[in-house]
Amino acid sequence: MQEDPRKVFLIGLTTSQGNLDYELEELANLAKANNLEPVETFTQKLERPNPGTYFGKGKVEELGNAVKTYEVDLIVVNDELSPSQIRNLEKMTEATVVDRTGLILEIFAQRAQTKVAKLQVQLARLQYQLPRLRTSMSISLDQQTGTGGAGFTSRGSGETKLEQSRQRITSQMVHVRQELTELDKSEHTRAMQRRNNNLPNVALVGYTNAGKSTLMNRLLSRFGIGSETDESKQVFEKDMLFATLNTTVRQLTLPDKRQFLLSDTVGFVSKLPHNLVAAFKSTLQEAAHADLILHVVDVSDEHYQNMMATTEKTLTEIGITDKPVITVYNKADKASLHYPEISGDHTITVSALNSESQDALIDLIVKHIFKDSKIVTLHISFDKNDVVAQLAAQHKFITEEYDETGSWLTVELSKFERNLFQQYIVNTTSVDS
Ligand SMILES: Nc1nc2c(ncn2[C@@H]2O[C@H](COP(=O)(O)OP(=O)(O)OP(=O)(O)O)[C@@H](O)[C@H]2O)c(=O)[nH]1
Ligand SMILES: [Mg+2]
Repeated sequence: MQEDPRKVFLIGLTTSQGNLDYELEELANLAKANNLEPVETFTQKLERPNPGTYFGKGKVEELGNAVKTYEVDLIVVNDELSPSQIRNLEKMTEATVVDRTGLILEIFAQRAQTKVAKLQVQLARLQYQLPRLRTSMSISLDQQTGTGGAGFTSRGSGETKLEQSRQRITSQMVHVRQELTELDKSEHTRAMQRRNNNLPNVALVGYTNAGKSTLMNRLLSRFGIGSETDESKQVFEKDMLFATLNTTVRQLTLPDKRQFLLSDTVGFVSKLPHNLVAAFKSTLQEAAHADLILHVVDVSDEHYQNMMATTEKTLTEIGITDKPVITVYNKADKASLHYPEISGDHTITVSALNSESQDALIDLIVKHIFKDSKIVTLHISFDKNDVVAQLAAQHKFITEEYDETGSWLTVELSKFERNLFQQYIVNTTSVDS
């Protein structure tokens, strides 16, 4: 059973660059995801954080007084703090201080299900903890299994144990990295095999809770192959932050037999910790190799434009800059917008739950990934029946005729396939789509 939420303060700086309202709302959601209940918010207008104490002196005193009055013993900070800022703030307010990075790392730690995700989170946490052993953020190393949230309760390690702890963390980091490298190798092999299939690769990306996994599941239940339409093969979807922490790739087959791969992956949030982005780099590789990105947006959220900017920024950070993107405005049902609605080649408004929306999205995807398709006529002699079988497995023939010299087939082929079957092609016409 879940305990009662613990009361916390949120604190943040108003700068000319940031958008504090949005960031604080996001921070409140991150706190709630950690079973914390924000009771009061403190903000200060400062261009840069005070290097020693984050807030200025007067504001820190005010905060310290409020800690006593409200009997709150945990303060959540909207930015990543230096170890000394955390220490000073803790000393001056007599409360435990958690920064945004620490909070996000905790949520990831609680959500991680697969072995790879657990190791990735563990690595990011260890990297984060190493310089922070003298703050409350240092979680008892015995709890450092990467399985559950440690919950910001334990005080920092004593001075005498400090060096010991440092060494343990360092050696754990080495160990986790080794394990990840091993697992990465086998995943890399699988990814290469998938790429060798030469099916187009489409990746769902976007802010956390936008509906990526829901879209994946709805498309899978209609176009998945064989057992992939089974519920057991569905990915986890839920109304919570960071429901998905791993990457899933599935093959979809359309009624005309054309196929492509669809991947679902971890969602984004502002100021996603660098350690975490680095640790999840291999998870995000699938998007890096995509032929087409579907940027899923929860258009029913009043901050959806900020969320889009956050996603775009994160994509740039992980080096995904020059891919074709379709923006999928999702949850149109909740936003009372008309759906499905396509505007131009790169924008569609949908409800993931609605089958017309799914069809419209599929049409738009097809338009992008098969855009270099052409209708060709092939002539294949009878001793090459395996080639006919190979084509038949992935295509619906537009016409097929047989005479004493072999088969005459007209079929729509991608550029890659036209190269592959070049020797059989007798005639090519372009397709308008
Ligand atoms: N009303 C409505 N709800 C939706 C729609 N699409 C998704 N949802 C709900 O939104 C919540 C989040 O959906 P997910 O698919 O888990 O979101 P996600 O983008 O995979 O989130 P993360 O894995 O956390 O990044 C779930 O409760 C879904 O049922 C939609 O089109 N309309
Ligand atoms: Mg998801």
